[in-house]
Amino acid sequence: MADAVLTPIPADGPIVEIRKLTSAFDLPDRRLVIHKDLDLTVNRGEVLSIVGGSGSGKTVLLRQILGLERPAAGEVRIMGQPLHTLSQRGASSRIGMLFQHGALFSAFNVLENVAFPLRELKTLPQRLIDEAAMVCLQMVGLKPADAQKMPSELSGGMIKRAALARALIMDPPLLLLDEPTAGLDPDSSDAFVHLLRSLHRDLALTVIMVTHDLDTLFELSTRIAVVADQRVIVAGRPKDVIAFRHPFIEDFFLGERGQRAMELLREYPFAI
Ligand SMILES: Nc1ncnc2c1ncn2[C@@H]1O[C@H](COP(=O)(O)OP(=O)(O)OP(=O)(O)O)[C@@H](O)[C@H]1O
Repeated sequence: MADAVLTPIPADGPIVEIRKLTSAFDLPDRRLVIHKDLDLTVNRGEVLSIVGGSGSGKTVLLRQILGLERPAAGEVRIMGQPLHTLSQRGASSRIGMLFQHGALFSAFNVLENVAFPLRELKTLPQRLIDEAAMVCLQMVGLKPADAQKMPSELSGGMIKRAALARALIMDPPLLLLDEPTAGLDPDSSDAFVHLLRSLHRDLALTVIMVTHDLDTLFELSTRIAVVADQRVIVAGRPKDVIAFRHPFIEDFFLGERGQRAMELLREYPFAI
């Protein structure tokens, strides 16, 4: 099987290309179709946010990009290569994922959690792996003393940071974030958004994020894709997406939350 360790990552071209994707689950009594003929292209350096109603298939879409779900039809290409031809090792060197609740291993301390993907490669000595994990911890704003803590001893913000360090340890060009600020208090949420913004810039990352939070959405996104009616109905700059007529968009951006959305549009000139 082709492997990104052996197959160089191309320097240009889209990071993700999804063509005519169908996602479906076979339930005991019926087939549940989540996406039908969904198309999406994500370009290098973007922060693309995916929004959509509850159950519209945003997380399933992230899981498709990560290779955790198999398309019923259609294709997902990551940096030019069909996802199904990438080995697990190839995929993990290209994509880092921050799961909604961090998904840290509760029996491992922070350092062991962060080091886990690198240790799984079984190619580097433990000393180098630990050093790389310490660098990642520092990059996400955790202290050396936090390395020995267990996940149960961490605050919500620290869990997200440790999980982010784990997502970054393989130095992937693409980072997926599922509700990165969910469950954080406003100060921790602001600090985490600030961290994500610096890492996006400093590491030249491409980011795909699912979020319901308007502040996170407007502070980070260069483009927004809306999932509704089993496909991406519009993808574009925030002001273009808000102008697109669809019941979900009217409800999400122009309902009670609309005033805040408009304030944020004014506050973040890149979005206009
Ligand atoms: N493994 C699975 N088996 C069966 N159905 C599933 C599976 N995973 C997801 N689904 C269904 O797919 C649909 C989309 O789920 P998904 O988690 O992607 O929604 P979402 O847009 O992320 O929603 P939310 O905003 O509420 O988190 C839901 O109806 C969910 O129940």
